[in-house]
Amino acid sequence: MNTFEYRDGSLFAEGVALSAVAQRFGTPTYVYSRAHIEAQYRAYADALAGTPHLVCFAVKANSNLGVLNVLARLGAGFDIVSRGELERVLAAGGSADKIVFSGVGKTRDDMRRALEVGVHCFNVESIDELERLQQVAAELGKTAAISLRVNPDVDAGTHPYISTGLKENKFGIAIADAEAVYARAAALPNLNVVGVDCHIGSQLTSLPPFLDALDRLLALVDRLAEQGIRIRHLDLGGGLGVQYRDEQPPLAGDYIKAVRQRIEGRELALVFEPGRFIVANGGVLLTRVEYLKHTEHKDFAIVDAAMNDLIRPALYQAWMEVVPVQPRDGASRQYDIVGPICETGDFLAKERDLSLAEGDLLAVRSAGAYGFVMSSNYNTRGRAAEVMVDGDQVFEVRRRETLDELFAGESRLPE
Ligand SMILES: Cc1ncc(COP(=O)(O)O)c(C=O)c1O
Ligand SMILES: N[C@@H](CCCC[NH3+])C(=O)O
Repeated sequence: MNTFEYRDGSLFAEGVALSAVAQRFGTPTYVYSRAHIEAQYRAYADALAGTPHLVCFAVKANSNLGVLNVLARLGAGFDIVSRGELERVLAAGGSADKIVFSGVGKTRDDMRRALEVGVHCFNVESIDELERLQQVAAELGKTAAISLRVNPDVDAGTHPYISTGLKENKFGIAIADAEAVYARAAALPNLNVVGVDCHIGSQLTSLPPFLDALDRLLALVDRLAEQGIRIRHLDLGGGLGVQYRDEQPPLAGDYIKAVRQRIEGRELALVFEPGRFIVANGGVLLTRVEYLKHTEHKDFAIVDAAMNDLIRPALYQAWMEVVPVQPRDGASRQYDIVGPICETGDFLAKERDLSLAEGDLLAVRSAGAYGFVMSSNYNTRGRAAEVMVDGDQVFEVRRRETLDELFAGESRLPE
């Protein structure tokens, strides 16, 4: 679905002109569409109707309280990787008992808090983490529900930085070792084995790697059953890709249908952890052209957003579509869209044909996932504002960071 569309020569988010958003909130500003986020969540949840399931939004993709709140109201679960994300989910109205806790580096403090609030499941990534969780749970007199995150050694065919299911990656427990670790888990008194988990990477654009991983997980479930260890849920992680340019990722419905066919006849609940799929195309980054700079070799549009606001192009050479909010007639030129930061890596897009003038507004599309959450204060730049459009209304869900906030907590040395 597309909730960002041109109407009367101007780009809209649902019922709101982005030019009006820029006027009211300034730039750079992230703009999210509630309708898009809801529709994407429902694409998963509806396809799972009839099978016990949890759709746990991967909070790392977009942790804004407004976004989390929209999903919490739909009954979503959440996939978290830190105590900070846990507190965000609770503050946004999410239910602790629908949280799955992922991540290779859970601290004792993370574990204590998660046990206190009663998360649905810990996705445990190593034998040492298992022993630590047993200890912390015993200290609190609690039982921790666990899955082991297994590493199925499947090539997700995605960017190497975001591919996680190969044996050389730091994630999970090698599938060959999983039975032994499950046996250990089953023997620990404060742990309750409930599931098997995997996540093989992000921005996957074809089904076979997912289904390959699933087949390996199901074979493991069978081997565990022979050992008397009964698995109640399969957590297949996130990773379903979206269209940034011309990718044609599978439809969520087709993916889930294929999964359901494979688990038919088994008493297994399904957990998914989609992040990008739910929010990426539900957000744009609005930015304004500060200068046009024409050199002998290149034409640059210097905008007021930079790699500190949106690092995906610099970090992964990610291609993000950049469009004018109010397209103008006239000859176009090939621009590199760059920010004000003192690095050549500070670009949002390269070699785009656009007709531009100083002061024009641009929208970087597909910026709802891994956008604001990966932003920083590099070059002492305040973080952008975030707003949520809902029909013809706009809500500021995070105000722009002020200069005072940028210094807060820092101090000079004593005289
Ligand atoms: C454990 C885990 N679950 C879920 C996700 C969400 O992935 P995506 O945004 O690709 O759906 C990630 C990130 O790739 C992850 O590491
Ligand atoms: N940050 C990455 C995705 C990371 C996935 C995290 N498990 C991106 O922008 O594509």
